[in-house]
Amino acid sequence: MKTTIQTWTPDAWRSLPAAQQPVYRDDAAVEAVLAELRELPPLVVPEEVDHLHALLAEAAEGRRFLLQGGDCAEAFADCRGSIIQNKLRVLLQMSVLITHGGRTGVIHLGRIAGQYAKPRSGDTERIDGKEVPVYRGDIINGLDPSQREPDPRRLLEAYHRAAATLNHLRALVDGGFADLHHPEHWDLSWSREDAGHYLETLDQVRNSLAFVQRLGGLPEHLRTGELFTSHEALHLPFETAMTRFVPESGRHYNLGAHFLWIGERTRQLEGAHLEYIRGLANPIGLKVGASMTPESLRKVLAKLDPGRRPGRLTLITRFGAGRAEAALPGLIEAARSEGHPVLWSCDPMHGNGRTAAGGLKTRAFGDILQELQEVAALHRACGSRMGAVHFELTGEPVTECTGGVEGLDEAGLQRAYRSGCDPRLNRSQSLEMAFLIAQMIR
Ligand SMILES: O=C[C@H](O)[C@H](O)COP(=O)(O)O
Ligand SMILES: C=C(OP(=O)(O)O)C(=O)O
Ligand SMILES: [Mn+2]
Repeated sequence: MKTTIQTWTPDAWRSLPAAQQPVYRDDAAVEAVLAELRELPPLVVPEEVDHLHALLAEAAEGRRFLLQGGDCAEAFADCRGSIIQNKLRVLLQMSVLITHGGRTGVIHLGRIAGQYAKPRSGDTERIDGKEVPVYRGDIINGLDPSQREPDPRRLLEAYHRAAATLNHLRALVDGGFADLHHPEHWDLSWSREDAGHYLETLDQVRNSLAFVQRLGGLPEHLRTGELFTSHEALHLPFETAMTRFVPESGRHYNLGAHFLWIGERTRQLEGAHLEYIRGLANPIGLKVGASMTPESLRKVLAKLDPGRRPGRLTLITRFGAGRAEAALPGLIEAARSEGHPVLWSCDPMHGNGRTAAGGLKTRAFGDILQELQEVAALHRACGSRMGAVHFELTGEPVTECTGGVEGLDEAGLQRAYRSGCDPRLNRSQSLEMAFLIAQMIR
């Protein structure tokens, strides 16, 4: 069944094939939970969503830069003050570095307060000689092999953990946590020889932050307060329950987050996910991998951005190092010739996965950097702009990606590998990456 934007309803997707959905044993239990979710207060309000939309429009027009980042799979157990603070801090520090070096205002968009559902390559995996269902994110099942049965009670838990996370983020931002000039906030374990260049820049950043603080506060474009939330709109019954009609605008908003995106594995043109997201008033994102052709991108753009509105759609490319050149120029040309003012983002994580000798999933800092550099250069060559980046990262000192000034190698991955899904940049790798991005986009 085809619906037009006039006939779109939050449930219209139900008649279409939906990839990557959990199968629950007890449908009545799922229904009861969804009914409860529909009555709970929204996590964000339409005014904030519209404000983000306006900022993203400025980014699409080349006047701001979008920094999106957070866990691959947010864990319920990580809904803790220190972990949330560290994640916010690293995002804001990256933002300060990008603002300082790249001379551009930065929009902060966390993969946070709801990034709980994961698409997977397979349905099962082998653990200790036994085949078990894969982990699909805390909103569906548990990482422990004994908890792999999808449990509808997790949908409510996800709502409450997202609410608690967002509540803490809001308090941190309102309470002046964004005051980043204190030296202890910038303490890194890098040694001077390894990282003289970065440490010098850090000193400069610290000094200029302290200077403007003395003059009476940061100018608007440098203000580090605002943080928006985002997650992958994967679990469609949950997302539908968080979708609310807003009479003032006559539109439907997903008020579980400010920004939602559709992943590489669920972006089928006639599939349920695109049907669901196309009707939302939120700014939205779409992951775009090497299998996307200019022809299919045209059709996707017609569906997701019929109004050709700046800020509406962020295309998040994720090709892998060495693979953007074959794919990206044709996609840029397709969007341009159809008149869609998309914001181009680079996710240099998801095309660069590899398995380390010990079996852990990892990504190399050098590959991540290479893809960013290639994508930035290709945009420049095509008269376009990489106006955003998308990272899987954490503020914790994890050992999940190799490389960076600390020189983490594959043998060191075991030391503090915590991710339940994909490997994240740790704090020092994230800050180093931000330095390099600032140079790249200056
Ligand atoms: O986060 C992205 C995907 O869920 C992840 O890359 C899939 O990983 P898998 O190939 O191990 O299923
Ligand atoms: C699943 C993800 O990415 P992609 O859809 O690009 O594979 C993700 O961002 O975690
Ligand atoms: Mn991931």
